[in-house]
Amino acid sequence: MDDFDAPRDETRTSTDESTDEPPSSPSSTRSEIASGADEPPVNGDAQTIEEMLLEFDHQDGLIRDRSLLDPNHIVSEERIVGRDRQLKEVTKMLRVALGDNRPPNLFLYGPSGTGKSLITKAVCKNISTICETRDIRFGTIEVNCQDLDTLGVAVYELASRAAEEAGVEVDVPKHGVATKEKWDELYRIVNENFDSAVFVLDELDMLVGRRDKQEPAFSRLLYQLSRAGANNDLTAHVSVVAISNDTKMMESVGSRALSSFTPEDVHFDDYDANQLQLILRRRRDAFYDDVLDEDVIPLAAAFAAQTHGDARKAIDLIRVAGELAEREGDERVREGHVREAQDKVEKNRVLEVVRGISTQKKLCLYATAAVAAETDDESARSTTGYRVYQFLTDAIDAEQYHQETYVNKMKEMTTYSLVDFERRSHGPSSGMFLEFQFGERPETILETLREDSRIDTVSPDEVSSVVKAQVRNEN
Ligand SMILES: Nc1ncnc2c1ncn2[C@@H]1O[C@H](COP(=O)(O)OP(=O)(O)OP(=O)(O)O)[C@@H](O)[C@H]1O
Repeated sequence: MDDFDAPRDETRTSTDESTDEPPSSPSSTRSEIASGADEPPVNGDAQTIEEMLLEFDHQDGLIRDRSLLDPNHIVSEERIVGRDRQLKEVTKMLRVALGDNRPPNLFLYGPSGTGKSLITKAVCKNISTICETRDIRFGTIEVNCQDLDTLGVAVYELASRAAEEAGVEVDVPKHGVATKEKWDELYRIVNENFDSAVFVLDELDMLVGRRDKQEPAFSRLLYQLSRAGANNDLTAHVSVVAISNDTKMMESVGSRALSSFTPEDVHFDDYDANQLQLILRRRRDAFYDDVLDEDVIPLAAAFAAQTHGDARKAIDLIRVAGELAEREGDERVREGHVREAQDKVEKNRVLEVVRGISTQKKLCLYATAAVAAETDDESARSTTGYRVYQFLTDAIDAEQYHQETYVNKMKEMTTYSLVDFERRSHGPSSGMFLEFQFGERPETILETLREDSRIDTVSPDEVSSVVKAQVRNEN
């Protein structure tokens, strides 16, 4: 190993020396207890908690800089790969903030983990640095809309992010006041503290809001924010960057919002395995030198490319592989750790999604994944999936939806990037169906869903034979 050898060897020595037992060492504590007349004999091999903690403390690590493996960390420009066009476009549009003009609004769209947030944050960070030298008060007000359920909550979140960026307090309560008051507070904070500000609304399509409203909450938010600039509620120069995985999000934006928001579109496409390898290679210094086996990066990149070229997944894979190797006390990160990590990362992602969905949605997903698991190209037709869904609901005596509702439930699942669909037809004279493609291995989805005790009562073999019969019928 390189120049990092020294400190790591030093730690090793100090661990070894600890067995020389200074009076207060954990071992002496243990022997003192063991020699106590009334105490039961202590297992000679057992370690005290303190010993185990100290051992962990001194254990050689493999990861040198965890921040490079943190998805929220804004990496420096030299580490950004394959996004020259998007960097140029976003920079060109937002640099207007450096002068005395309002930058245009932007809509950044593409699959998850393709660099939308990274590019936005990197450009805003650079603008902010230049603005400091020019005495322009520039702010980046960023919210992730994933967990915001109503417009009121979203506006409060924007106000508190603006306050945080400006280093001031929010002067309105989170609950129990009208949304109008939260808007006014947001305007006050922005107007008093910034000359120019960019609102970054990440995963905006997730801000659906109350179902009783005709227009989704994200559409109302875009309308109000872009109107506020035009009618002087916001005196600072404000631009809105809307980010979404859903390429069709703008179709659900109402016409009045669309006419005031009018964004410039920037598309982000999937990475291929080579780009993912490059992204990982430019972060290999996250690990100590020479601790990554040669095939670790290509394998992690290949796994991530298999789903949809998601850089977050590629980075997660090498981080989890490194952590597994560290936990096992291995001196290197090996191919086997990446395979183990792949299993873990996939399960976590699926778990995250399925944890929050209703039993009915789980049944729809289970039926469809069971079909995909039996087909060569891991796809499932909605017609076949529905028949398996009917079998499942009968088997556990659950309410049974019509096929149209089953299809709608599955379509809703596309927002989590777990599944995608295409409209297909059996032929010119027969009906249409949807073909579902999974973003993760269908087997992982099935395994995770079986953790639900109701679903687990149905035998997987039985489901598999029903699916086989249905797939045979469809051909
Ligand atoms: N071109 C790239 N070069 C280097 N790292 C990248 C690149 N694209 C993405 N990453 C890294 O991948 C991770 C995910 O990226 P980012 O959050 O920008 O994706 P995203 O498209 O915004 O995803 P989501 O839609 O899920 O929010 C981050 O750690 C980011 O640093």
